Amino acid sequence: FEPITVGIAIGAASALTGYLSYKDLYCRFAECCRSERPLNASALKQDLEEKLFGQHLATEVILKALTGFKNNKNPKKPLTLSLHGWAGTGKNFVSQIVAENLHPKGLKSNFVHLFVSTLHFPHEQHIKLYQDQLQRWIRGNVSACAGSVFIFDEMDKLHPGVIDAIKPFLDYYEQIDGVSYRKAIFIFLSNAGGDLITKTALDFWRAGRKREDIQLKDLEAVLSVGVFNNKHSGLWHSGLIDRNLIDYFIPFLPLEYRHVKMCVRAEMKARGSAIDEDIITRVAEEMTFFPKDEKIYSDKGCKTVQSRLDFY
Ligand SMILES: Nc1ncnc2c1ncn2[C@@H]1O[C@H](COP(=O)(O)OP(=O)(O)OP(=O)(O)O)[C@@H](O)[C@H]1O
Repeated sequence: FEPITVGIAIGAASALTGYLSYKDLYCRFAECCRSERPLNASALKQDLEEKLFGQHLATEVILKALTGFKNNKNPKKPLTLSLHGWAGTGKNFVSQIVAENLHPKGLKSNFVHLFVSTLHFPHEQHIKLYQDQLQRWIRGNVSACAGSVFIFDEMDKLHPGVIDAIKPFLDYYEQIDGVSYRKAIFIFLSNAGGDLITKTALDFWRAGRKREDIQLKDLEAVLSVGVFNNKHSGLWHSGLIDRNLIDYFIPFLPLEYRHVKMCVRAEMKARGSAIDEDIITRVAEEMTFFPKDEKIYSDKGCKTVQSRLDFY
């Protein structure tokens, strides 16, 4: 070997390792966008199976959708998930789990953005302004981190039309003005369709069939049509549904008495309290259940469980 070539090679190698370790070091202290980092599917599976109660469909679909999307080096469009169900059934909770599995800081990450309709887009007369702001915000953030996650809560309270402003970003374009949106993830949360989901769950219950036998096909089509035709869904006559830009409609089933008890137990565990079955039963019995005759489903899901537990 020629001494000069060896010198150059060593110099280049040390510069490279120096750079890599500098980057690693930097990322230890500051949050780095690592869109290419593979998803730890078994960690996500474990999180969903251990923490999310009574939602076999959501668990299965979210796991499949995210693993497929993250394993694909060249997705043709961003991933869009639309989560539907009654209050307190776990939609925000799941979004938090998903966010944490994609970016370790979860909802606190600079790459995870939560919009709440009533907070961020409250006035009907400013729709045009919201559309502009939303487009600018998404463009800026996806340019900074391709794997950005955007969560839209309370979609059912969003004025129809606002969300259509992001339609171009969700479509199959390779790039728009030099930015590719294909690695981003959009999650919409909504109560719209909750009544349809409950009806299906109730039909199964009344027919003596198991909750776990409800399949996605029993609900997905009903849900997308129902949401499209519901003036108060945030997706009323939306181009997102029209153009098939929503990849998955994910139903959240209403929670039963046994699930509420599981939530109380989990909350006690999280607080480091001793598990007291008597208190668990008392908290669960304080919740109200519907329909009037059968009293099967909690009308607030697991919401308010935490505050009720404070009484004991
Ligand atoms: N299926 C569930 N499994 C475990 N915990 C749950 C579940 N559903 C709700 N919880 C608990 O109840 C809390 C409130 O639920 P969450 O905010 O996810 O409801 P939501 O479906 O988003 O309701 P809303 O439509 O009113 O926003 C969660 O933080 C979680 O602790």
